Amino acid sequence: MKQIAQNFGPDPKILSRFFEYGIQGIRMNYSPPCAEASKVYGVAPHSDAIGLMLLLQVNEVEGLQIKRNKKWVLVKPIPATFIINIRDMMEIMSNGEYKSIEHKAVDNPEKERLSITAFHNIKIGCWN
Ligand SMILES: O=C(O)CCC(=O)C(=O)O
Ligand SMILES: [Fe+2]
Repeated sequence: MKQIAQNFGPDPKILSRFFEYGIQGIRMNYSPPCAEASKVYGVAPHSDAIGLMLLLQVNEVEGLQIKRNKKWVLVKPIPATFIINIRDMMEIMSNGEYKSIEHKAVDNPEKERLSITAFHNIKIGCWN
């Protein structure tokens, strides 16, 4: 976060201050094999809200897609590799310099899929 803050402008402390002692969380997404995979979502299209998101496609089953130039593009899993996702608030705070990407996860007809996301938010009350 500090490295990103350095690209933000004259005072990187402004961004860092929001995230110091912020709330951290983890989400696990599990999709069993789904015969009707093309008709349902594993994770519906969305962008993530605040801060940064680290995403691990745990069992390396394809599913994550990002929207690029109005088309969905597959993000191939790379073993033991985190995807760093910029979230909406980072886009706003950087005046659009960093982009929050719309993404989704599709199910697989034959394999189960597991992803873990770790995110951190601003600290409660930092706007006071
Ligand atoms: O399962 C995935 O690859 C995406 C998960 C996701 O976007 C989320 O948890 O916010
Ligand atoms: Fe997400």
